[in-house]
Amino acid sequence: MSEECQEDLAHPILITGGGRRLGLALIQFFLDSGNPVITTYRTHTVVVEELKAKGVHCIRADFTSVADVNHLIQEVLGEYQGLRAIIHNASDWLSEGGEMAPYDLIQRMWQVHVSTPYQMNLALAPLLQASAKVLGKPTDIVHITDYVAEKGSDKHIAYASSKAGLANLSLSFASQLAPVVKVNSIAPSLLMFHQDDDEEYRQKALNKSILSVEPGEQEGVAAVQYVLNSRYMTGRTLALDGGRHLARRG
Ligand SMILES: NC(=O)C1=CN([C@@H]2O[C@H](COP(=O)(O)OP(=O)(O)OC[C@H]3O[C@@H](n4cnc5c(N)ncnc54)[C@H](OP(=O)(O)O)[C@@H]3O)[C@@H](O)[C@H]2O)C=CC1
Ligand SMILES: Nc1nc2c(c(=O)[nH]1)N=C([C@H](O)[C@@H](O)CO)CN2
Repeated sequence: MSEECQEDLAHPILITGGGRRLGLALIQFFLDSGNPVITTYRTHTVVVEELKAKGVHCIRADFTSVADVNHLIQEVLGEYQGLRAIIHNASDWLSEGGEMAPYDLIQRMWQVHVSTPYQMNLALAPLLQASAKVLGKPTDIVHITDYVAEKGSDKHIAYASSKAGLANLSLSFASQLAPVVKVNSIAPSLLMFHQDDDEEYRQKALNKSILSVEPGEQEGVAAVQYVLNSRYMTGRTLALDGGRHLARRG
């Protein structure tokens, strides 16, 4: 095992929402890199059992539950002395127009995308600071936001507002934790479709950017890798949007 890898052995990477898609791809990348991984899941699936079998510390937590979030934080504080990084990936992509009342929808969006990352950052910052001291380099907080944090959304208004709140956390925590901990956002526009997305929806989404491709979850993995390897980026957003900001509205 390389010296770098041995250094990271006592410094796990905490990824929220690791049960599928980007979160799961991030876990696999860090496991392949020799990093110990902690993850959270809301839904118990066979994937969670497979992750446990690979040695991933899987903690069940629904971020709409105060008790679950408190338990998550206490379990990490109780079992670890350091953290190499926290990657806030967990997200609930809910739109207006469903059965949920507006008050409940905006509460839920802010609980999942802002309140939980905020509480976790405050409580777990000492572990990130401890690992930075041992490793002799900054540790990281990464907030996975969304292109719509800057632009708003027609059908996901509450979701977009909460992702803007999440992006703002990067500014405050970057300032507060520098130079020992870097804090950045990664803002995808489109990473991957859902299996049930029909052709019309897919084409409409692809046409929103000028590169017009579905990059896949590895685009997100590569972005996280860049941010963690950077020695000179904090309080910033890495946009993964295919040039959507340059698209001409038809
Ligand atoms: N996919 C894309 O094209 C884009 C993605 N993004 C962002 O990238 C990130 C990853 O996207 P993607 O992989 O598609 O995300 P998914 O929606 O597929 O998965 C998100 C994860 O968050 C977890 N989660 C959802 N609600 C809660 C909750 N209440 N409490 C705890 N965990 C919860 C889910 O847990 P479980 O499965 O256990 O229920 C799931 O594993 C997200 O932050 C997303 O907003 C931004 C723009 C585009
Ligand atoms: N938590 C999630 N957030 C988002 C998702 C998703 O699947 N889960 N998907 C998108 C889409 O890519 C959208 O941007 C275009 O289809 C946005 N956020």
